[in-house]
Order: sequence, then C-alpha cells, then structure tokens
Amino acid sequence: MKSAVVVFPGSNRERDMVAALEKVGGHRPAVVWHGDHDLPKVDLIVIPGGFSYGDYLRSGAIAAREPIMDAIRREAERGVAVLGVCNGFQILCEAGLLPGVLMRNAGLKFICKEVKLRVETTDSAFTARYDKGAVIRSPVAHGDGNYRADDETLARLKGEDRIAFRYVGNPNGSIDDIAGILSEKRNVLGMMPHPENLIEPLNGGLDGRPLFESLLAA
Ligand SMILES: NC(=O)CC[C@H](N)C(=O)O
Repeated sequence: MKSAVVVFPGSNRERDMVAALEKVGGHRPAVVWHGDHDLPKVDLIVIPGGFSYGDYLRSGAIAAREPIMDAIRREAERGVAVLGVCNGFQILCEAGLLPGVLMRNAGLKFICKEVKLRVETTDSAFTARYDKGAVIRSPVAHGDGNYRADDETLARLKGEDRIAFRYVGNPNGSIDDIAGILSEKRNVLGMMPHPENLIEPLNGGLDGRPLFESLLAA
C-alpha cells in the first residue's frame, strides 16, 4: 500500500500522519506539496489537519482551490482512497469531494480534548477492522467542527450508510452528531477527530489503529 500526505501552507499534523502511516504500514508515505499538479501513483491520499491559509475566508476554502486538488479529485474518481482528517475534512467539503460544510463550533470556542465516537459502518476501506457500533476514543482539536448539511443530503448520508462515525457526547453541535462521512463511492472519508494520534501505547491508546490497519489491508 503506497500512500501520500498532502501538505498546504498552515498544515500542522502532517508529521503525525506520516508517523502513523509508517508505523502501521511499514512504508514511508510520499509528502506532496500543495502547488504540485500531479501525485505519485499511490493507493491512499491523506490530507492532514492544520490551519491551511490560517483558516481565512472559511477553514479549508483556499486550500480547496489549489492545483493539487484537481489531481486528488481525479484519483478519487478512479477509486483511490482519500482520507481527510480535521482540516483535511474541511478541505474535502470545500472542494466538493464530500457534501456539507464545517461551521464554527456551537459554543464558538476552540475544542481540544478527547471524545468518544461510535463506529456507524464497517462497510468501507477505512472502518472494516472495527466492530460495528463499537465506541472508541479519539482526540479532537478544532474551532470549526460543526458539520452541517441540508435535509436532503442528510437523508442520503443516512439512507446510503455513509455516516462513518458519530460523537457519543457531541462537542461541537454537529448535525445528527456526525463526526465523519463517506463519499458516494465510499472511497473518500472525512472526519474531524484525529485517529493518527492514538496508534501506539505511548499515545495513551490504540483506538485509531484499526482505521490504518483497515486501509493498509485493503
Ligand atoms: N486540527 C485541525 O486540523 C484544526 C482544523 C481547523 N483549522 C479548525 O480549527 O477548525
């Protein structure tokens, strides 16, 4: 499984993501700069967390219009797995690879803490190694994690089993407690929590590890 991590000005979680992919998968991912027009041939593309372009206009809005996003869109259409975590999720929504939008947290405060998530579907390359309904721990660190979508989009997400994770104890006001969603073809996952930060005992837990194991086994 070859992977690439895409870095924008203001990304700050790319090292954590590279470390997680390397530790679980045994291969060092390629690191791709936002201004590049092409991606190396990989099976997995990851957009890590951070504050691309200082969250100006709206988190992820400027990054979503970068040249590399066209390459990511092309690969996603071919079925390559794309994972966006936190700012990565925001960028995927702003680029239209996932529906909906991430708004300011309901309490208008930046939230940095551990939350609990329920694994809502195991029908994806990202969640296959979890048990359906399992409640897992995960850190969050965001100011704009309040997922919103119109009624029709929400009904589709539910009807097509595309809600990957829900919060157990909603920290940010997200509609229907949504923490992560899948694309129509199920090969793009966006999620606000950070599974890459719970992959070895030194992190204080292993609950993020099955996500990488699922992907790397796919
Ligand atoms: N950790 C992150 O990726 C932060 C995401 C985002 N820029 C926010 O604060 O909402």
